[in-house]
Amino acid sequence: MAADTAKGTATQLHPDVESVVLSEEDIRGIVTRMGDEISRDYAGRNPLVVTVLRGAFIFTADLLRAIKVPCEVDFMAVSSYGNGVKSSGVVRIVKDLDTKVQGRDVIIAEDILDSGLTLSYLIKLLQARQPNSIEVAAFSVKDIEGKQPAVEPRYVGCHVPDAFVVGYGLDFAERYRNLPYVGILKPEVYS
Ligand SMILES: O=P(O)(O)OC[C@H]1O[C@H](OP(=O)(O)OP(=O)(O)O)[C@H](O)[C@@H]1O
Ligand code: HPA
Repeated sequence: MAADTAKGTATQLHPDVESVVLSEEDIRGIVTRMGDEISRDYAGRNPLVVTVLRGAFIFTADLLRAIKVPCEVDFMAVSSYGNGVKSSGVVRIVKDLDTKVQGRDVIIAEDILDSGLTLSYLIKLLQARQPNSIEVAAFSVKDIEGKQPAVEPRYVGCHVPDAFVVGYGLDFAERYRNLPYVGILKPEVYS
């Protein structure tokens, strides 16, 4: 089955993927819109885009090219999921920023907001470094019934269903990050 037939270039669906949530074309539209919103809001400000590795690296690479105002980027690596599909409940900093955050307009770029644990932790951590402002650009937010997200991102790309999704940077056990679309992983792959 094809994951994306836009422009007639069909991408083969990975056999471990149950269904496609966002095609390559959907993703392009989402990131362009987010870039436009950020460009409008940050005109004349030179924001520092903080990427949360590893998952957000592909989203950030696209987002930066969609931002039309001067901006900088730095990388932080944190981990909360270990190798599984459930948050460990503990966020670990694996790599800190090299850039000083004090006085900067920070935009945290995240691939997915699920439990919100990672973003809540990061916002607190970066807030303590006294930025001028701090906002979140989340490519995707997982809709969990009966649960309000712990963090309200200023920029939201899309909402994804309450299932384990992979692709466009999102992994399971470090696999599937390279899929150009976002899809739901077949439960038998991780159970
Ligand atoms: O809202 P939460 O429940 O905290 O989940 C979101 C976080 O989980 C994933 O990271 P992970 O810890 O798997 O590391 P990775 O980015 O290296 O894949 C994802 O990339 C987000 O950073
Ligand atoms: O659904 C997900 N997929 C991949 N990584 C994740 N981290 C939190 N939720 C997810």
